[in-house]
Amino acid sequence: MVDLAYVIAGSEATGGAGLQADLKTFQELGVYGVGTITCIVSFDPKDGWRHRFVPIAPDVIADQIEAATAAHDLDVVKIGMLGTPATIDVVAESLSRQRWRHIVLDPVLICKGQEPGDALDTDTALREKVLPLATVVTPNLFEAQILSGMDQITTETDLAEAAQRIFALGPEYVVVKGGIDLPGDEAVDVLYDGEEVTVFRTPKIGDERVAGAGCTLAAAITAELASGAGIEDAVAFAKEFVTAGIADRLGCHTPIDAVWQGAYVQQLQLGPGD
Ligand SMILES: Nc1ncnc2c1ncn2[C@@H]1O[C@H](COP(=O)(O)OP(=O)(O)O)[C@@H](O)[C@H]1O
Ligand SMILES: Cc1ncc(COP(=O)(O)O)c(C=O)c1O
Repeated sequence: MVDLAYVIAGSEATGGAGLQADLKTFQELGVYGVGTITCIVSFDPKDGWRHRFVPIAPDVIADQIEAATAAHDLDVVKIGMLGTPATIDVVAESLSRQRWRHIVLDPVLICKGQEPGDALDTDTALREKVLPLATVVTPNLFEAQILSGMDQITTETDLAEAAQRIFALGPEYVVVKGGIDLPGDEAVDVLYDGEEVTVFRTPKIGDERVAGAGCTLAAAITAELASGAGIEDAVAFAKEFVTAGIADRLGCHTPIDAVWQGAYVQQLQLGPGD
């Protein structure tokens, strides 16, 4: 019997990030993916690839969640971009209707192109209504600064401190991603479980961000948890999976390349040296 994983996230029209990246990751990792769309992001090629953001009506989101959870016994869910306080309300309410084995929250706080006021409202609602429900939350450096209230995060010690501060907001585990923005030659992430800090590191590949890296990492954690892995193993594996996809990224006409979720399994099939 195949394991199932559920994702509630935004659609990203170029295919690089969002629900598209999540479902590709689930498929690569052998879990059956089910997805609910919260918003549609279509970058505008006529205007410097600016974000265009359209939220889905809350009742349509509720309908999708109703259909997905009635059709399947889902118990592991990834939450990606929600985008507005109204969306956060409906998702938090729908999540509270059943027990979840794991809720993986990628706290995509705002979409560029939204008003700063929207960002603040979204931040507050996410922090109050979804963060305390999460098994694991995976902020990048910017999101970790906002959630932890720290002015800057520039060292591994800062990453660990941010993880500890965010842990105090209610999730069971926190993964803070240093990614490309943390100074140094390595892409460093830390996991905090309330007692210990575990550090995951790889050499940085290139010096630009790659679309879908955060989505793919959180989706791979979700797929591994759905298959029965523990958190530390799931994070360690997800880091390997996303690193392979970053190394073998897809060049696009967009300003940044996109993660290739098929890279990890392709390399396994080809074997070393092929
Ligand atoms: N250029 C890179 N080389 C290697 N790993 C990277 C690179 N950029 C990001 N990562 C890793 O990819 C994952 C996603 O991180 P990040 O890109 O910071 O997230 P987000 O997409 O949410 O901003 C993390 O494990 C991070 O360390
Ligand atoms: C719908 C959606 N979700 C999530 C993200 C975050 O993507 P990433 O994994 O590149 O951080 C984006 C970024 O454009 C997006 O448009």
